[in-house]
Amino acid sequence: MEKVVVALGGNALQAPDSLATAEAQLEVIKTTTVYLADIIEEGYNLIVAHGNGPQVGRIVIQNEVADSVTPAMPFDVCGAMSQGMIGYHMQQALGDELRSRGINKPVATIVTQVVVDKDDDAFKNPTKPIGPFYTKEEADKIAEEKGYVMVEDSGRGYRRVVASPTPQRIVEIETVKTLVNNNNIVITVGGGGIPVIEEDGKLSGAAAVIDKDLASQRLAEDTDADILVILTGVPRVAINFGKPDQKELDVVTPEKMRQYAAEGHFAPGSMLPKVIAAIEFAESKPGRKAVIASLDKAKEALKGESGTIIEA
Ligand SMILES: Nc1ncnc2c1ncn2[C@@H]1O[C@H](COP(=O)(O)OP(=O)(O)O)[C@@H](O)[C@H]1O
Ligand SMILES: NC(=O)OP(=O)(O)O
Repeated sequence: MEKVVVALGGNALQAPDSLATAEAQLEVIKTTTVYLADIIEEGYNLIVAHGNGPQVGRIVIQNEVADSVTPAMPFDVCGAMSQGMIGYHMQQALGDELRSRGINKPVATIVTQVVVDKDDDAFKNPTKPIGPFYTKEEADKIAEEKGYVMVEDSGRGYRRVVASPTPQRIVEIETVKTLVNNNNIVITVGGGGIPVIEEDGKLSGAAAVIDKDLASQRLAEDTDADILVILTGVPRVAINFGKPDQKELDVVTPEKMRQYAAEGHFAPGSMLPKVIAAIEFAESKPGRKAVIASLDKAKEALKGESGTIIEA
């Protein structure tokens, strides 16, 4: 049975800003889990990873606003809350979907810590957008009042950005492997994992958000997966993206993809980490491949009928 790590992006998890209710998010996740159930029904051994940018940003705001009533939780704890919240909805929705298809597989979320380097340069240069979108005026006001770094995010508005250090080690990896090898569907490295710093054999939480695509690559390598599938909002990766001569890519070698990346075809905050994760996974061992595809074409992407395939 081929082992597949699926990394879910924002459109698989969240409703628009105007509909950031629990009910609306559960509806989006219910749709997502239909696609995941299709993959399981095809006979793949599935491991699920996901992002958390919008969700962790909102949890931080909720804690800030309530601080006068009850103490705000620190950033790393908010990351853990986001894993629990998304994992809960996915467990419920995917569990229901599998049962309705007569598939007997337990679904479990692992609260996952991921070790990062305390000296990672990313701590000095925040890049990961979190939380809701703001107008320029709102963003300037927040930056002034709270000292947050606010940046324009892909033409969609302004967002807070936080540090995004490189994932080094998944702390709970042995638990993940044991569950995966015993017929469980595991949801792990949610939001890229809760970033923790290791000193003198002890772990402590860091105020950051790890990129879920890079954490998924680590997860796919550590679990000896055959395929890393990165699901996002576009059917294929393109060169000259958004230009009149845009060209979608179907099958590309890691070397060619590196060349395109060096030529600047992939936006740093969005497509570039996916492409890097895909290249590094495809190069990590002969026979491994990565696919970047849209959520609604997940099953077709695994059959090589959709998405951009990166393989040596
Ligand atoms: N070269 C490219 N090819 C395809 N999409 C690109 C490219 N560069 C930037 N993008 C944008 O990146 C988006 C995916 O990044 P993002 O929305 O951050 O991912 P996620 O689904 O993980 O939240 C696509 O929907 C597309 O708008
Ligand atoms: N942690 C993370 O990569 O989240 P997003 O995919 O929501 O940006």
